[in-house]
Amino acid sequence: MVKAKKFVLINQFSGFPKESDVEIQEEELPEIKDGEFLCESLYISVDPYQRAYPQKTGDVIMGSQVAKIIESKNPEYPVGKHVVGHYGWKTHHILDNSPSRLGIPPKIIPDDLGVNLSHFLGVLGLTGLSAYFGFLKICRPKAGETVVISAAAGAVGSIVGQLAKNRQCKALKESAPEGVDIYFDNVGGEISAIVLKHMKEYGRISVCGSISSYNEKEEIRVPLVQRDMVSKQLKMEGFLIKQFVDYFSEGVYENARWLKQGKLKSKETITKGFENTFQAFTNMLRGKNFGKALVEL
Ligand SMILES: NC(=O)C1=CN([C@@H]2O[C@H](COP(=O)(O)OP(=O)(O)OC[C@H]3O[C@@H](n4cnc5c(N)ncnc54)[C@H](OP(=O)(O)O)[C@@H]3O)[C@@H](O)[C@H]2O)C=CC1
Ligand SMILES: CCCCCC(=O)/C=C/[C@@H]1[C@@H](C/C=C\CCCC(=O)O)[C@@H](O)C[C@H]1O
Repeated sequence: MVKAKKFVLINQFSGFPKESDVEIQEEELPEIKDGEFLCESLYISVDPYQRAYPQKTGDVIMGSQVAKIIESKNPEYPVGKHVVGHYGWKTHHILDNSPSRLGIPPKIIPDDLGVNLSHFLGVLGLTGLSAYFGFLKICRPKAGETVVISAAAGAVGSIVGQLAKNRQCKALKESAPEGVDIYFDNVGGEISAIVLKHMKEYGRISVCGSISSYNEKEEIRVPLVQRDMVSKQLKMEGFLIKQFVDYFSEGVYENARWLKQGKLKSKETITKGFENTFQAFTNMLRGKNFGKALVEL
């Protein structure tokens, strides 16, 4: 019998998340049935959406993990293989091949890729894929263009910056005097309104997130952006990474190829110990991470 530990939301977050909003609970897992497998989390992802997206009190905090299969009654998921899934902050999971909330079943990580397992929550996971699709497919960068990225040192932003340089773009963290062709927006609010003022005609804006608003209790008021949008004929497109789910393997393959060629570098801020997951989460919200914020169990 395995005892799983899990982080459960016991109070709705209000303002900056507090330790008293969550609780570590234990759950005795039943024996696995035919078609199921038991896996042990090795890495857990802490992400801004865990603050932004409404979650129900009593639920396990949502999130992705890389886990090792330790028992199996499903030949497609043999013992010893690793999977990446989206099943919440929990040390052990009993899973089968049903899809997670992202609409995909647990994905076996190939043994022969020669990259760290943790990368499947970062550069080869949802954040790296958000950079790949949100920048390359939405912004369609061309050599010589000026790119501005907000939250540029974070998980998504740090990959976008490297992809921009690989495309011979000029990647900047702040607004550029000569004007901006592409704005990759992770932050929203006032900073974004300022960047919009510096956009060139026909500029493109990929809206990935708006972290400046996630911990705010009051609705945020920002300057009018429509004048710039119209007068400079800008294109602004928001996305959720699940939109690209049918093309994930392309993004993983390309990011892995660039990683091996040294054209992409993966930065990770790793916190050790499941019990410290909430701390890792709030550290990330405070901007203490460089690259992807993760927990190693
Ligand atoms: N659309 C999608 O499918 C996805 C969207 N996202 C979004 O992408 C963005 C970046 O996520 P991710 O790369 O995982 O996270 P990061 O690794 O960038 O971590 C969050 C960073 O945001 C910055 N930050 C925190 N609070 C504020 C604030 N009030 N104002 C400005 N900056 C702040 C901090 O960096 P610092 O303060 O040091 O600049 C912090 O390090 C988020 O908005 C997230 O919601 C992420 C994944 C998928
Ligand atoms: C609701 C605020 C989302 C902010 C953008 C963001 O960080 C997205 C991250 C996605 C995350 C989205 C989670 C909930 C979205 C609601 C739609 C749904 O799926 O029911 C998840 O899709 C993986 C992250 O990359």
